[in-house]
Amino acid sequence: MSNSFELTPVEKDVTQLAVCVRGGCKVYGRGVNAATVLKSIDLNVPTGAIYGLLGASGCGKTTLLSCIMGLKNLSSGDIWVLGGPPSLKNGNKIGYMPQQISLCEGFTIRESMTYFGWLAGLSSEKIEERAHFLMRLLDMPPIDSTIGNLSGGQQRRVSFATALLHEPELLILDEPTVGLDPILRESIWTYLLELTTNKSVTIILTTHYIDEAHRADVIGLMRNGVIISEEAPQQLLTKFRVNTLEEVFYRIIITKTEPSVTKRLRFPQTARETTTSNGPALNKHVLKALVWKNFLWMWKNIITIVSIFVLPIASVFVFGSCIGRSPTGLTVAIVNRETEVRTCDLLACHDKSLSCHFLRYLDRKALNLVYYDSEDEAIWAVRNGTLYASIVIKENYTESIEYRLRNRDVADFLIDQSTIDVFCDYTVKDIVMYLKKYIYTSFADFIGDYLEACEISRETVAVPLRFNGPIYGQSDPNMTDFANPGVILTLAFFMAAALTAGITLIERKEGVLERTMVMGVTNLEIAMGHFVCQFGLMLLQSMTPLLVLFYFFELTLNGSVANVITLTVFSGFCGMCAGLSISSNFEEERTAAYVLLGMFLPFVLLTGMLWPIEGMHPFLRFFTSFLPLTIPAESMRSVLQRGWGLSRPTVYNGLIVINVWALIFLGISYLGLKFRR
Ligand SMILES: Nc1ncnc2c1ncn2[C@@H]1O[C@H](COP(=O)(O)OP(=O)(O)OP(=O)(O)O)[C@@H](O)[C@H]1O
Repeated sequence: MSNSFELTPVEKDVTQLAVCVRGGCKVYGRGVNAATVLKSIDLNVPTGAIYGLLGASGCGKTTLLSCIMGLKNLSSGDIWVLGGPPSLKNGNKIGYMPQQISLCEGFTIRESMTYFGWLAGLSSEKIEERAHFLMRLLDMPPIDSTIGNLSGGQQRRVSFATALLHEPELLILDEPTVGLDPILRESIWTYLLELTTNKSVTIILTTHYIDEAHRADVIGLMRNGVIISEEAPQQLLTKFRVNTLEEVFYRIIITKTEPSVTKRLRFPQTARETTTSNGPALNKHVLKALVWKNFLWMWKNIITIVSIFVLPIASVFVFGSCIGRSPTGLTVAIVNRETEVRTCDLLACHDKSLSCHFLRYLDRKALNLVYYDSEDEAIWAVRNGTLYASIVIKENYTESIEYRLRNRDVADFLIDQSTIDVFCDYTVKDIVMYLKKYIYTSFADFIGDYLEACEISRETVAVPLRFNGPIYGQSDPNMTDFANPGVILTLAFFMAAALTAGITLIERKEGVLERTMVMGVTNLEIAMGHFVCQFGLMLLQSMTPLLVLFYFFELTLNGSVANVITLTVFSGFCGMCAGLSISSNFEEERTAAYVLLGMFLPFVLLTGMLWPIEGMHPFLRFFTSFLPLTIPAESMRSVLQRGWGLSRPTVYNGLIVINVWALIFLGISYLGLKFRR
């Protein structure tokens, strides 16, 4: 045991300490929820020393370590780490072992080591060499074992080895020996002492095993967010006139005996400014490690990834099969008082049973005709909910319609006799609309054919209005073509958002994100790593619904495929940014899922996917045009149906809106990440 370290007097140059904190305060939350966890902390960690941070559970040790590593910012006060302000750019110099395992559980030890080794800039050979050395030292299981299958103690050893892998200058170990057997604890302590003695590594560790704290060079005793004493173990024993550190701990932490408090010192501002690190914004070996790790993670979670991939295809199949098709097999009651004849062949002029022919036209495909003897029975069947409509034809139908067609002056009685009565259940609007249209067009066809059989132009009885061929779209527009642009963009957006939010939240929850950041990886690099991997996946995710719609549901496409793909891909990209902003601002996967679900329905309703925005309340109409997918959906409709290109404002406005939203989401992510620290 080496207790040769004299605590550096606080007045001494702070740059001679490996870590130094002055007046460090950390407040979590705001307003009434604010909780001050660190209260004007002063900490001095001499270079090459083992600093044992002791304190009751919840006194703020982990928070202090996070601030030292730059994972969290102090609310006020100063920190000095390895000659500069705490910066995640110190990553290569710091090795961190968190309390949790914080490794990808699906990875093998070798894969995990490769990832963290590459992050630190080590070559694959060096990683292999270090991994084997540490495996022997820590008596670890075989290198190709999956981390998730190891015992708790084995996992902690892997976690410890990961922190040591790149031979850092400063080791920060949060309860490194928890759950390890005494022999292993002993070998770890021997190695830590060797590191400080031979390699001048500085070690800060927290522990609840007071018996092992006596091997530290300095013990910092922490109570309620304050370091109340910093002494070498022997000095503590002398000062308190006790024989064991347990007694010291008991007196200071439990009975709250006040020791002398260290003086405060402010850092010279200039020193802080001059040491700010200026590494490249995107580091090649870091990006390689991140992209490799993300692809490996996806491969290991292939079922999740496939389900995310299959989901949009399934959604499009369900949508295409359920929405927009004409109803078939509608049952309608028929009361034909004119004739009981139910089969009639060719329609001829002066036919004696025109009602039979009309019913033949009705019977073509959509309607299932059920004959009733009385009008009351037929209407009762509609009232009963058994049928959608009943059609009643009067006794003298043929005679009266003939007369009505050929004469101008027609008595009311004949008008009534020649009019077919329809009684409908109006509950289901679309069915009624469809029935009305179907009965109307069947009648128009029937009467037109009849007139032509009598060599009279069918136009004579038509409403004198001519709807010419469509300028855009189809003469018989359908709901599918109307809704598809919104469906394509919404699917691309939400699937990408769910994928990005899901993967990044899992990464954070496993603790891998925090550990990655301690290795000096920037938010930008992390975002780029995800972007590269998920962009490919997002492309597939967005393209497959398009292919399904084109090949199985004959999606109308009058414009350029490239423009359709561009709009879809940008919508997916915007979704990725939205996913990132959700995962940056919410901790829990559950909350992220609620947020996404909460966004989904308003998006579907407000983008004009199901109902034209022209039919919305004027305020909503104004508001909805600012949403990410409303204008892009209109752009997509214009490309698909009008065949417009990117030179049209309606089309390029969609691209502008979607990209502005992507930037907004990125801004929200940035603020979320900044605020979290
Ligand atoms: N993100 C956070 N938001 C709000 N409060 C937090 C947050 N993180 C920690 N705290 C609170 O800060 C206090 C100190 O937590 P910290 O994890 O630093 O304690 P600790 O001394 O490391 O405890 P232990 O020895 O049990 O690990 C606790 O009361 C904890 O609930």
